[in-house]
Amino acid sequence: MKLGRLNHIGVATPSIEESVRYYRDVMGATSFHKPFDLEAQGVKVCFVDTPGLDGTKGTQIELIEPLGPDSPIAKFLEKNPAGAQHHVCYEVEDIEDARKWFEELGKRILGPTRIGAHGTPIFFLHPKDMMGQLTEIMETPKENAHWSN
Ligand SMILES: CC[C@@H](C(=O)O)C(=O)SCCNC(=O)CCNC(=O)[C@H](O)C(C)(C)COP(=O)(O)OP(=O)(O)OC[C@H]1O[C@@H](n2cnc3c(N)ncnc32)[C@H](O)[C@@H]1OP(=O)(O)O
Ligand SMILES: [Co+2]
Repeated sequence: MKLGRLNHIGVATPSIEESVRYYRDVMGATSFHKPFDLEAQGVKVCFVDTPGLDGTKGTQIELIEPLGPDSPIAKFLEKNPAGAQHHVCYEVEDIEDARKWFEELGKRILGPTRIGAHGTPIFFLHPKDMMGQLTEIMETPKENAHWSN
């Protein structure tokens, strides 16, 4: 498997509205995507662009707020009530190859491969197997993606 671009850093927050104010007023961010609910993942999502200032493609902050008490980030926010960095997400060319790679390394994969917030397949790896970081692996968007939900 070949590691690709850092696609986003997931930041858990009790309030997307408050976090948007922080990224705008403190961090100087100027590009915010419209927040949306991703019921299947139990979170409300808002992307903040962190573009390359030399015109290159940058990465994103993915603000995630729990949709309810069963959200996968609810327990994390109980431990970090003000919010905190939650996961890192890297792109790969082929999600199935990547899944096999991590399985062969004996890493714990958290649940099935599913469709993430960018509309491409994703899966998660347990933070205890990944140097303390909850790691999301995401297939790079392709024009002729064969995957369907
Ligand atoms: C927006 C959609 C999508 C996208 O397209 O980008 C997303 O990003 S969705 C993001 C939310 N979804 C997920 O996180 C799914 C995967 N997560 C899980 O399966 C679980 O949350 C978990 C990682 C297995 C944690 O399980 P949980 O039961 O909630 O917590 P525990 O407290 O039992 O955790 C066990 C252990 O791991 C430590 N931990 C938990 N979360 C993290 C974290 N984010 N980063 C680092 N470490 C984490 C936790 O502290 C426990 O450690 P000990 O206390 O030492 O036992
Ligand atoms: Co994510």
